[in-house]
Amino acid sequence: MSSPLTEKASWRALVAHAQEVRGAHLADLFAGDAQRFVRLHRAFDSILFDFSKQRVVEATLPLLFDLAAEQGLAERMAALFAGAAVNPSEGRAAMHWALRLPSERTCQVAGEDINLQVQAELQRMDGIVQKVRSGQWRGVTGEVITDVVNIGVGGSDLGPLMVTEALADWRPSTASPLHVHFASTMDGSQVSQLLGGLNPHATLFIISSKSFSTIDTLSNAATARGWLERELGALPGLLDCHFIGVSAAAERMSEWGIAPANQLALWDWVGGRFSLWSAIGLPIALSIGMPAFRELLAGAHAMDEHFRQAPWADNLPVLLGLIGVWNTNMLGINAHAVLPYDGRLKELPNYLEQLEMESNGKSVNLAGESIDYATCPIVWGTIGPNAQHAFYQLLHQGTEPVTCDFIVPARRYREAQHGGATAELLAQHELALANCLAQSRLLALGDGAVKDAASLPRNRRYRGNQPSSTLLLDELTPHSLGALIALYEHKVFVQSVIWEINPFDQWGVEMGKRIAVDALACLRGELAELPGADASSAGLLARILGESA
Ligand SMILES: O=P(O)(O)OC[C@H]1O[C@H](O)[C@H](O)[C@@H](O)[C@@H]1O
Repeated sequence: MSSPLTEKASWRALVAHAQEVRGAHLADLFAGDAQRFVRLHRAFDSILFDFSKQRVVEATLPLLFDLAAEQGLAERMAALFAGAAVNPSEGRAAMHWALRLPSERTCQVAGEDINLQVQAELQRMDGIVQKVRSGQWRGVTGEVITDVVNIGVGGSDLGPLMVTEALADWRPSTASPLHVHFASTMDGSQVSQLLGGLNPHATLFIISSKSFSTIDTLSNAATARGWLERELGALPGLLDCHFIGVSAAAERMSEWGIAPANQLALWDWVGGRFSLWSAIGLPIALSIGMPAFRELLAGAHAMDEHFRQAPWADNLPVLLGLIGVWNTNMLGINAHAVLPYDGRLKELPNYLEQLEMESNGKSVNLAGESIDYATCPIVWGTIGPNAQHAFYQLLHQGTEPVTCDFIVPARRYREAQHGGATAELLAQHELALANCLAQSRLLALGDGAVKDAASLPRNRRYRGNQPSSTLLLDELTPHSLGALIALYEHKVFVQSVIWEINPFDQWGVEMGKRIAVDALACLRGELAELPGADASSAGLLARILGESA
């Protein structure tokens, strides 16, 4: 049996190496090496990955590659792309990469060409998109659909929402634009607010749920259905005209009342947080059209191929993943901020929170043993320029070490996308770029390079040495966004291999759902007492029910 991770030779070599590097300041590393950026950045497709502001030196990467080799990264990648059951706790493959294969490719898994199924579903999706976008899809009273509401949560919400917002510039210009909305919250606040402003005759709902059993989604769907029935009457054909279902559970969709013609499928080998490339991406395709959706897939596929083929020293997902491991396990940094300097990527941090933390927020390894090393850091973020006015204080002067990913497109507001970029908007983009560069520089170097800073009182000084990466996109396009998302997906996989955990399950979200059933029964008077309740929960429940605690 192989030794535990922290006793492996490559791990111990990294620990020893980290002892040497810990004391080094990024300002000195830059001062001592004029070629640092040249050596420590890589580019693929339209993404430049600059990791020269990470606390790594020449010897760090080879040691990380040794660790990756000892952990069997090459073999695990081969298993992922062979459709093996890389999610053993659920006995499933994880083949999100197959969702973005070019149509002509075959993908044989267990004697079946998976890509035939994928392409057939994309065709069906295309048909629906054309029908809705062209105005042929009508509400039950004959009105053209003007609004689509995606009802879903987690992976059935965050990815589609993030991409739909990020690519809003790619909405084809039409006389009557289609408005795409999202409702996810269990408490009904989003759906109730939306319904108040929508025309029931012209609204189409997508019920998006891989399992079709998520209570949040089913309760929002029930609210939407009740609203339509009250507003339009229980007309025959109401459900057929106003509801589409996307799920891996066809039977449950049928039971709910969704006709087979309105059902789009995904498969159990697509994890929820990896599913935006499937029919779960329908709201994206409705918003930007199918050709742009296919460009998104093509960008992701390009990254898949890069991940499979590029040597590790040039491989963006491998580098991003291993540098994360370096920061977490060797430098002891357990917080990671995602900071897009582009308002269109506002939802990216939320999306990555699920992708990274639901995948790698684990403390039991694949062998079922508790582990004694850190795994996924706490990931959070928001639009960088706004965060400058909110939590950058902590990044610059707090007591916690934090790593950051700065994400920014080099070019924006080109004529084609905006019917005329104004000088003002171009200037605003320059402002965002300048701030992105300034912040990562100050975080890395501290105030040493700033004139007269040394004479400032201590509370106005910046110590620097906070590591960051910058992901510079040529432009934010469907293609580059697809590649960027796939880059993070594979980063998560690389890290899971090092940490010996299963990134494709999420057992930590199950028990809370289960015990909420009892609390609900108490609230509804169906259960007198919360089984095994602690004093806090019982007291809160009593207060809600108006009883004296
Ligand atoms: O798509 P669904 O089956 O409705 O699941 C929606 C979400 O809920 C679950 O609780 C999981 O934590 C997520 O991974 C999933 O994306």
